[in-house]
Amino acid sequence: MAFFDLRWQDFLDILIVAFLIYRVLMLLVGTRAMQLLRGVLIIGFIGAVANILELRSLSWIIGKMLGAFIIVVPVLFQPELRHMLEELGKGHLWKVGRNEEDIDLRAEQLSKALTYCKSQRIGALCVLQRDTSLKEVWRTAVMLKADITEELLISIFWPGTPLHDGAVVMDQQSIVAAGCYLPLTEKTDISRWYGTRHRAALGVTEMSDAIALVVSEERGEITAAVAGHFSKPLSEAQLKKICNHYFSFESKESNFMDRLREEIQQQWAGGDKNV
Ligand SMILES: Nc1ncnc2c1ncn2[C@@H]1O[C@H](COP(=O)(O)OP(=O)(O)OP(=O)(O)O)[C@@H](O)[C@H]1O
Repeated sequence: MAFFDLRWQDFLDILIVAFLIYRVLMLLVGTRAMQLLRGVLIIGFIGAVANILELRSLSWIIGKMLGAFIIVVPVLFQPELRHMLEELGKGHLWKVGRNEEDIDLRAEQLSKALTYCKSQRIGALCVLQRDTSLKEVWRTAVMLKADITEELLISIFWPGTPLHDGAVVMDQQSIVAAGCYLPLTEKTDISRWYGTRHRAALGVTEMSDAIALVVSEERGEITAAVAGHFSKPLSEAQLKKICNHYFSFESKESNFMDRLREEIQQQWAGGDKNV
């Protein structure tokens, strides 16, 4: 078919299909199904090469294998498919913006965890990564890439556990790493009451645009550090507001293409290893 034979309906068709692929990929990013996609792409690539080289038996086997995926995929990925259908039912597949429920949930989990640490006088330091990558900080720490939950954060900071020393670094989607060693501030004009936890919080916000939330074990208060400066002790409502603001902030890191690229790099690097 020549290019000029294309009807306006064909353009509409292509646009709709591209949009559907984009939304489905968006739902898949960060799930187990991405590993399957990697497998299918590798098999498809081998199949294409076999076709070009006219390796008939190999292309026949690969053709059959890809056909079998139609039956295998719904069985293996029943939970993911159910989630996708639920999202479709809630209308999230059509929304171009991010999921507000997720943003609220993460903000609530983080603020609840820090409030609990405060009430129990458990020292904690959470660094909320923004556009400046903190790879240098977390690459030598313990990688987690875990969902942001109150229980996990409390367990990390619980005194005596292997990860309680050091900082937690998170991004808008997950707890990236724990037990991170941060650079200390060089400032000399800060209160002598501030020990190394607070100095580390100032240090990381001087070298990046991150936000650091500190729970003081001695004073039982929560403060936020931004650009090398501390806030006054935060109330629960103020803490929630900061968390909400952070998770709803449209940073470069939350950009879908960046997330997809990161996911693909991770998949090709062999899973959850340090990059
Ligand atoms: N460079 C660092 N990076 C990350 N965390 C650090 C660093 N240095 C110290 N910490 C954390 O701070 C803890 C020590 O806190 P310290 O009592 O010295 O600080 P502080 O500012 O007085 O805090 P608090 O008010 O909670 O006592 C360490 O156990 C460790 O968890």
